[in-house]
Amino acid sequence: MKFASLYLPEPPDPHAFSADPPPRQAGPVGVLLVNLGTPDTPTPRDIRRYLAEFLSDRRVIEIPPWIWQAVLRLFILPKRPRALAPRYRDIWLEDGSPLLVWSQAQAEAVQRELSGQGQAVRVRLGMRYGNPSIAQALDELRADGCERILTVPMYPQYAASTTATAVDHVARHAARLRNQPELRFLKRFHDDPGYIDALAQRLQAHWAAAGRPERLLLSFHGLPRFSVEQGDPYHRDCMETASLLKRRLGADGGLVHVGFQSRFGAAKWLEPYTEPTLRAWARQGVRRVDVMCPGFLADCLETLEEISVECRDAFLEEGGEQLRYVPCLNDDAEWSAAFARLIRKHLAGWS
Ligand SMILES: C=CC1=C(C)c2cc3[nH]c(cc4nc(cc5[nH]c(cc1n2)c(C)c5CCC(=O)O)C(CCC(=O)O)=C4C)c(C)c3C=C
Ligand SMILES: [Fe+2]
Ligand SMILES: [Fe+2]
Repeated sequence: MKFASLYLPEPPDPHAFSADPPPRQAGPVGVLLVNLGTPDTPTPRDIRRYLAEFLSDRRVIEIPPWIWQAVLRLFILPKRPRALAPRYRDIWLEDGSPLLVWSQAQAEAVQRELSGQGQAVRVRLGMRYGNPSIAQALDELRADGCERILTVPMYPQYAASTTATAVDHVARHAARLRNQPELRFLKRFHDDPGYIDALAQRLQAHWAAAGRPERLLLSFHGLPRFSVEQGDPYHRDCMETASLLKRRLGADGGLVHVGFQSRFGAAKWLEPYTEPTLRAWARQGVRRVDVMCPGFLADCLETLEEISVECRDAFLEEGGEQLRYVPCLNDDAEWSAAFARLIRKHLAGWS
C-alpha cells in the first residue's frame, strides 16, 4: 500500500531485477535419522495413542482398513495398552523409553563424528510414530538452513513396514512445502562392513569376558510371510547379515542360528520363530545360549522384554541353564564411527 509506505520502510520488491544478486550461502547438509517411535510415557493412555497411530499405518497392517479399524478399536486398543504398560515400565530408563534414549544417543554421536570434517552437517532424530516427529525434525533442519537432507531409516534390513513407511512420511511432509529441500534416502545397510564389524566386535568382547555359548541365536523382528512372498527383500537382507556376521566371526556350522520374533496376529510369519526355537533347543539338551538382535540398532521393548525376559523364562522353563542377551549397538563407539562413515559416503557430492 502506497499510503503505508509514507510511514514504513518500503519492503524489497520481489520482482526487481539486480544484475548481481547477493551470493547465496550454502547451508549445512541435513541428516534425518528415523526410527520407529515409542510411547511418551509407560502409561496405558500414551501406549494406546502410540499403538493407534502405529497399527493404523497401512504399510504395517495390510488388511483393508474398514475391517482392520474395527478389530483395532474393538479388540486391540481396549486391552493391549493395559497389558503392555507394566512391561514398558520395567524397561523404562531415567530419560525415557530405551528406544528413544539410544536413538537420540546415536544421533548425537553421529553429529559429533560428522562435525569438524569440513562440510557442515546437522543431524536430527525423527520418529515415524510419536515424538519427536519426523515433521518436527524436518522443520528444525530447514530452519537451520538445510536445503539438502539425507534421510536414514535406522533399520539395517529393508522392510516396507519400516523403511518404506519412513520414506513415504518424509515425502508426504515435503509434498506440503513450497520450497522443498533436495532429498536423498538411504535404503539399507545390512551388509555394510562397519555395521558387521561392530556387531562382531561386540560379540567377541562379550565372549572374551564371559566365554562362548553352545549356540548363538540371531533374532530378527518378524514379518508376515506374505510380505516376503510379494517381494519384500527383508528376509534375504536378514540372512545376508547373518551369513556375513558368521563369516566375520569365523564361526563353525553349529554356532550361529537365525530366528524371527514378535509374531502378531493369526497369519504365518517368517520362521523359525525365536521362542519356540529356544524351547526346542532346551528340550534337546542345549544348556547355554546367547541371543543377539542385529536388526535393532537400539534396545527396546522387543529386546529388553521379549528376549531378555520372556524368551529367557521360556528357555529356562524347558531345562536350559543360561540365556545371555547381548545388547544392541546403542552407544557403542565403534558403531557410532561406522554409522558416521556410512552416512558420509551417502552425502558424497553434497559439499
Ligand atoms: C503388526 C505388525 C507389525 C509389523 C509388520 C512389525 C514390523 C517391524 N517392527 C520393527 C521394530 C519394532 N517393533 C516394535 C514394537 C512393535 N511392533 C509391533 C507390530 C509390528 N511390527 C507392535 C504391535 C509393537 C508394540 C509392542 C507390542 O504391542 O507388541 C518395536 C519396539 C517399540 C518400543 O517402544 O520399544 C520396534 C523397534 C521392525 C524392525 C519391523 C520389521 C522388520
Ligand atoms: Fe514391530
Ligand atoms: Fe514383540
